[in-house]
Amino acid sequence: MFTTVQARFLCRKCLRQTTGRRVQLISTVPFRKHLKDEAKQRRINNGKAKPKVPTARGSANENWELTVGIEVHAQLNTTHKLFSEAATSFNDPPNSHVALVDAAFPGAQPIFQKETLIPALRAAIALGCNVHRKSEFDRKHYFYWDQPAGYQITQYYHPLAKDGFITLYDYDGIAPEDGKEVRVGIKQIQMEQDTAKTLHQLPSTHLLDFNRVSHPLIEIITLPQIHHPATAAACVRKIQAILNAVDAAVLGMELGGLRADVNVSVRHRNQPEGQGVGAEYSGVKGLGQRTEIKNLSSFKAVEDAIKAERNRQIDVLEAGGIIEGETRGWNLGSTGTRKLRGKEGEVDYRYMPDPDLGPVIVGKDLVDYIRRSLPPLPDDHFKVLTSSDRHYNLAPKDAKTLINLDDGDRVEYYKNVTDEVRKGLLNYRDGSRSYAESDEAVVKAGKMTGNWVLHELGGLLATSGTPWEENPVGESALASILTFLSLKKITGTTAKTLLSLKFDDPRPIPQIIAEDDLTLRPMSEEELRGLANEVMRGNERMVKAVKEKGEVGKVGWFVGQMVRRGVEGRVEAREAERVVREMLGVGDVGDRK
Ligand SMILES: Nc1ncnc2c1ncn2[C@@H]1O[C@H](COP(=O)(O)OP(=O)(O)OP(=O)(O)O)[C@@H](O)[C@H]1O
Ligand SMILES: [Mg+2]
Ligand SMILES: [Mg+2]
Repeated sequence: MFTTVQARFLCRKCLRQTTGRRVQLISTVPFRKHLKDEAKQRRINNGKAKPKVPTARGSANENWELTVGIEVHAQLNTTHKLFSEAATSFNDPPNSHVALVDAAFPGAQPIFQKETLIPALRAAIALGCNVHRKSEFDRKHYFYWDQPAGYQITQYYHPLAKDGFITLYDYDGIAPEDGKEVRVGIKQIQMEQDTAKTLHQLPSTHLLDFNRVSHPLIEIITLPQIHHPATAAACVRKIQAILNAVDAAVLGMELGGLRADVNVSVRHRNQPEGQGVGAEYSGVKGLGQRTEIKNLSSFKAVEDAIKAERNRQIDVLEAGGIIEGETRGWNLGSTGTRKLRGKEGEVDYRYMPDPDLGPVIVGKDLVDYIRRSLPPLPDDHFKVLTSSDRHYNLAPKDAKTLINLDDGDRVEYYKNVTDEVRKGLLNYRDGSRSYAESDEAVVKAGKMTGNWVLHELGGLLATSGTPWEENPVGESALASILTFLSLKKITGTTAKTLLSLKFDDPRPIPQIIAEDDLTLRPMSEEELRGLANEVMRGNERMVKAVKEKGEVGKVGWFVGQMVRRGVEGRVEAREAERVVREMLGVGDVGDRK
């Protein structure tokens, strides 16, 4: 059984995967740490000026072109580790899932777990890569306490997949300078093992959790084709969304399931293409010397670290210095990157093919099957939600928000509710009254539902502290409320009341409406005018403001008063507005902007 707090931090897919095993959020969860760090930083900043990451400094930055290439490490959504049958885990008690080979016991042999290939292939195909028929594992040697074998098994000489791309659109949050879209090449995707998790116990103790050792990862390496910090953050965000959509990696950055290294260089714009000091990278020429900032664990950290490093490099170059190829670090809330190790400290990884592991051979039929069965990607969702052909007609901003919420569950809920409302309207018959596709209520069903799912329901969930997983308003309950509203059988106020009632009233919506007598009995013209008159009489100054000064915006205030004073469920806002406008001589409801 999960507690509310636990459930809130676990996506549904992940819950599914860990069913039957106890999942516990202990104090070492990266997300918690992240929140604690942020809170600490806020306390430090309290009263003091916020340490700001220096932003572009006008003309100085305009002379320099920034270039960024990103390495994303994503934990694959598998039940077993890469080379052992030990279970992958998310916050199980430390060191409870460790096979001998994971702990590098002498003589223990790695056995490639074939199932781990499937999510890796899904990711590679979703990112437009060519999957190699044959790939191989190599040893990358370095010594660090989180790496028990003294080397990491990765794919260096023959990676799983190559030559993909990701397209980032303006709605993904790229920098305005990038226009409507940018395409970023993906050099390669390789499979590799994760390291142990270090749990710091200050001042001097490091505890190691080997549960993470050999959790299957993919490393996604982009080409150096990103030129703005916001676009880099958008790129990582979109990679996360794509991996999530195809179930390849379901734990996002906030849960430590995705980490990014960013490589940053700058080049003076006067310097001719092809004459950069940094080595050419995979056919991209004219680059400045790069530095690498390792292990970033939030989108904001990606953006801020790049800005800070860009500014540092420009300062060094403008002061006549040179940029050293080095590895740097970034702490949450800091203002600058810090050097971790320079060129002289760079490790010679002594890559060599792993003699214990055979090649991975992937058949074309498997690739074709995965390609055919891939679920829709975030861009497909976006197109469907914003187009009028599929009836949803959502504004790009609302579509994006729905897609990004609750691990994709909110957008599914939204679509099902909209489909049901539309069906309810199109099947409705009452004497001669029926609805066609072109009727206003049907056309607006998608937008209206979007508004209710995001704002009305979203607002109630937020104020009551209810996580999405415990949303008490089922799809058909909301669809029923919105169908009654569209049919004008209840008012907007009644619809809101019904929605909040559903938080603890098990009765079906039609039953609540019938038993609580909530059906709209529209007021007659005479009753409406009488009510409007009553409101106007006590508020001469407001009447003057509209009539004489033309402050049409105040019409809404009159409508609000009428709804409040009228018998609950009897005043239709739209009708009330029509009457107020007529009486005050300020045009039709249709004139509203
Ligand atoms: N001059 C440059 N400016 C900005 N980015 C660069 C530049 N040169 C290379 N890059 C980026 O650096 C990254 C290099 O990643 P890659 O995994 O190939 O090597 P690495 O960083 O040397 O190895 P490791 O995996 O051990 O960190 C790529 O994302 C690439 O686009
Ligand atoms: Mg790399
Ligand atoms: Mg790197």
